Amino acid sequence: MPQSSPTAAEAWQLTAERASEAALFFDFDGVLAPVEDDPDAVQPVPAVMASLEALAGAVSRVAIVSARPVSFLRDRFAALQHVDLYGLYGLEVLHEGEIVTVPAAEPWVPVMEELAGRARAELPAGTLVEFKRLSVALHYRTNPDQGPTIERWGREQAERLGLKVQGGRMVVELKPPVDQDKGMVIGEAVKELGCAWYFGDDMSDIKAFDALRAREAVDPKFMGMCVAVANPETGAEVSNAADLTLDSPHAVADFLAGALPAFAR
Ligand SMILES: O=P(O)(O)OC[C@H]1O[C@H](O[C@H]2O[C@H](CO)[C@@H](O)[C@H](O)[C@H]2O)[C@H](O)[C@@H](O)[C@@H]1O
Repeated sequence: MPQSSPTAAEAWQLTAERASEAALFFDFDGVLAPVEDDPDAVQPVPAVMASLEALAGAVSRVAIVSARPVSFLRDRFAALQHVDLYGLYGLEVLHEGEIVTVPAAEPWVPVMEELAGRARAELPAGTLVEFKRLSVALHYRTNPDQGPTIERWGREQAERLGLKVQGGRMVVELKPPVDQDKGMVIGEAVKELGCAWYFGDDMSDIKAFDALRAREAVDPKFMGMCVAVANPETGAEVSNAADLTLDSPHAVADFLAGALPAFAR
């Protein structure tokens, strides 16, 4: 944790004072939703919904920045009118009700289809192959012993097809070789802001933390708050990069509800 980090209460107060130039960004899995064996079964913590919508009305912007497709996020957050959605590490964004894809990624859809089929045929039984149109995630949460085999297979395929590899919690994901990640999404989004928070739990979220640090470095008046959500899989790496750590998605819900009074006028 950086020496000069404000306390959470101080940071919320400052965010409320600068509400018109403040934004809050959230990862999805492990942050707004508890981790489960079946990725399709995951739902956000119910208590988080009202806080997200209330905060979206209080600050300049609230957005979810996830590795999930936007269509998945839109289903889960249909009740929220004012929360922006970035999917597939920013390869997709929901813009005026339409899912917009980074054009350079589109030609990779057939490659990903072929890869998902090959993964289902070649990987050990019990491997969960999640086809996300523009990426393929190979999950080994329910058969961790096969993790090294699945990781190795994924890296070989990435080399064969010229894809990027993204590690995660009991998963290896293959993505198109397109320059886009959570750090780039956040770096772009905070250019004109006075303060921003990012809540993350996984390796890909560290790039988003770095983007807030980079913004602080060029503008010392900018306040970036990096919040880690603890988990046994990424261990200390994410927490060490954060200003503060919360215990679970349920703790995130409590933390956000506790912040709302700072925005009451
Ligand atoms: O960027 P995120 O929203 O955090 O997405 C990261 C990955 O989340 C999902 O996988 C993780 O959560 C699953 C459901 O709880 C869990 O079973 C799995 O072990 C985790 O890695 C999602 O399925 C992946 O596609 C995302 O890349």
